[in-house]
Parts: sequence; structure tokens; C-alpha cells
Amino acid sequence: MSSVFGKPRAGSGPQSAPLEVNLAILGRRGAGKSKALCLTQLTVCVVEDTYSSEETVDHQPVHLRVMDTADLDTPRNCERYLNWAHAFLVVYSVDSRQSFEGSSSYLELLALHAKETQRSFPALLLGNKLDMAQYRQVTKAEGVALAGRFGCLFFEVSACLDFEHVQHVFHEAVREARRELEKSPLTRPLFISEDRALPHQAPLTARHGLASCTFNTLSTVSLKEMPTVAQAKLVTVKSSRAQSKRKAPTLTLLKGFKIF
Ligand SMILES: Nc1nc2c(ncn2[C@@H]2O[C@H](COP(=O)(O)OP(=O)(O)OP(=O)(O)O)[C@@H](O)[C@H]2O)c(=O)[nH]1
Repeated sequence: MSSVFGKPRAGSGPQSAPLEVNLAILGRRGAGKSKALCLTQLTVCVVEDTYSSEETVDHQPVHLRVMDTADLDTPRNCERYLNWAHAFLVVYSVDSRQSFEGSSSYLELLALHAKETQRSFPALLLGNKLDMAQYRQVTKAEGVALAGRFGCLFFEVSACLDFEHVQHVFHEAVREARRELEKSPLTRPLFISEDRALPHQAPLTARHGLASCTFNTLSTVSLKEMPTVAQAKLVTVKSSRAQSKRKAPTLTLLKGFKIF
């Protein structure tokens, strides 16, 4: 018997595969999503804006995949992460009220999605740029209140300065996802690719009137299983976001790996 995240579990020997956790990072642009990614030592850009990292959480191996989303001002093409993630990290910047308001839209979107699918999806609210506290536009109490409204964990961090705290947040996200997976294991998460029509999806906006979320019509996408890391390394990054990030000094990866 071995333990998974500190809990003894029958039938899982030392050879058991690491827990697979998909985490989507949401938030308005400039909130520091990519910076937070960088500092958690996510090492390989697997495909487009999805990164992969082997983590150890509570002495147990975890294969963590993180999608660094790139919405402009409001949630867009939400299905691609709603259908994929086990947990969500909603990031705002403490020196930007706009980004805080944006994070509230994301939490509303997640609440709608949970209602619609009758599942709960762990979300963590992260106030970033704590080192800019002298320019605060959002108080800690407001962050706590928003997180309380949606029943999610709340943290304030500086992605720039506090690597360990950011890593702690990611590990908390893994723990939350693990709890949810233990309650109701999902089938393997799906990955949206761009080649075939997806017949059964109707826009969530239409059903809920969420004007702020522009959904992909999905006329040219299909759901596929997420590629394994080994396969995915062969995928050429075509995303403008990942490529533009190559120019950003903040995305110099810490372990000597490159985005490719
Ligand atoms: N002072 C400070 N700056 C930060 C911090 N995190 C990120 N930044 C800066 O904020 C800017 C935006 O950071 P990104 O990580 O690109 O933000 P993003 O949310 O990924 O933004 P988009 O790529 O536009 O979606 C960059 O100049 C970062 O260096 C932080 O903790 N403190």
C-alpha cells in the first residue's frame, strides 16, 4: 500500500502513475498570470499555452499541467478551459481595480459552469503584485470578501518576489483538485483542437445570458484527449501568445528549459 497525498490508499503500489491535474489560470491581461507560471518552475511548454511540470505535493508525485489563458478584457473562448481544467486559479493585480473586477467575472463564469454541470470546480483567487502594495487599488478585505462570496481560497502574493508562496498556492490548487477528483473522478480531461466540428455543445452564453463571455462557436474545433508530454513535445507552438512571450524577459524559464 502506498499513500497518495498523505492518505493511505489500497492497491496503489510504488509504480502508480502520478496524479494528473489540469489547472487553468484566468484573469485580465497584465495581472501576472505568466509571471506566476514562470516562478512555479513550469518547465515545458507542451502545446500552445499549456505548460507541464512534475511536482511533488505532500510527498506524492503530481503531473501538473497549467493553461496560461490570454483573454483580453473579458472571458473568451471559455470552453477550451472549462472542459479541460480540474481547478482554476483566478488572478488579479492588487494595484488594479479593473483586474479585480475582471476576476469577479471569471468567478461568476465558473459558478455558472458548476451550476450547469452540477459539479463543483475548485477555484482559488489570487491577488498578485503584493510588492506594489503602496499602489493598492484593492484592499485585502475586498479580496477576502470576493473569495468568500464564491467559496474559494484566497491568497495575496508577489509573483516577482515570493517564489515559495506562489508555489504554495499551486500546491493548494492541486490539493483542492485532488479532493474534488476523489469525490467524483472525472474521465480524462479533454483538449480542444482545431479540426472537426463539435456537435453537442451549445454556447453557455446563450443559456445563461453571460454577455461578458464570448464563446468560440466551436464550428471548427473538436475535443481530443490531451496529448502525453512525450507526444506533445513534438508539437510546434503556433500560438502567438507563447511566441510573443518568448520575447518577454519575465518568461525566462528557471530550469534551463525553453519554450519551443
Ligand atoms: N511588481 C510586480 N510586477 C509583476 C508581478 N507579476 C507580474 N508582474 C509584471 O506585470 C506585467 C504583466 O505580467 P504577465 O505575467 O505578462 O501578465 P499576464 O496576466 O500573463 O498578462 P497577459 O499576458 O497580457 O495576459 C509584467 O511586466 C510582469 O513583469 C509582481 O508580482 N510584481
